[in-house]
Amino acid sequence: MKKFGAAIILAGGKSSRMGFDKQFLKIDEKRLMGLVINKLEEEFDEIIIVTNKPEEYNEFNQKIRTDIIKGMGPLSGIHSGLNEASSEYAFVIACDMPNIDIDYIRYMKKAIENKDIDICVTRIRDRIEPLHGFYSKRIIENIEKHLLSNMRAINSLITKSKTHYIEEDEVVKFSLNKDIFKNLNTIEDLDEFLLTQ
Ligand SMILES: Nc1nc2c(ncn2[C@@H]2O[C@H](COP(=O)(O)OP(=O)(O)OP(=O)(O)O)[C@@H](O)[C@H]2O)c(=O)[nH]1
Ligand SMILES: [Mg+2]
Repeated sequence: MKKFGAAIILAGGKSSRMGFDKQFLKIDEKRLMGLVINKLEEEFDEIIIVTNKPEEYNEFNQKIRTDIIKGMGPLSGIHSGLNEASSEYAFVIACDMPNIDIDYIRYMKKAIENKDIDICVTRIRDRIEPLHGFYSKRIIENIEKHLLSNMRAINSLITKSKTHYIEEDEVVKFSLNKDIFKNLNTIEDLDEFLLTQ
């Protein structure tokens, strides 16, 4: 099996803070999801979108999937996406992150290519960024156990797994004037983002 190649976009959330479904978010008339896909296609040959509205993706060439274990948040999406992935690791990202930096994703890949780890995420001081990282197919069963015992927190899975952390001093070398991990949760986030464009 290839080590890398798959990327998973999580798009099955409730968008309760935004008030409209974030998977249809538009920036300058363009669908953010489209921009995310185009960016990821520079680096990955398999894009898996895990959505709660598969019928809205008829015109897409990517793999469209739904959660297998439903109602448990982003970890459900990671679970479903990993099941589908045809490489050992899949890169996981949320559908509301406009500042993708392919060079940083490549850096993360390099950091783990010769390691035997389950997960690779960034840690900035005490904050972990779980929705921008690499996850191995070998943790599918662990995720299943987690979800079936009603645990939805990704961070607890991360602390229990063999995780490689990229630390702040490494990530600051990338995207100096953009927050790679910015995600748009509210209308205020969106307005603020548009102002900085
Ligand atoms: N597949 C899948 N993705 C999810 C699920 N819950 C959240 N996500 C995705 O995970 C990412 C981060 O989630 P949030 O920013 O909390 O999004 P959200 O849950 O839609 O929004 P809020 O209701 O405001 O918390 C987004 O890309 C969501 O679409 C889920 O149950 N299944
Ligand atoms: Mg969010």
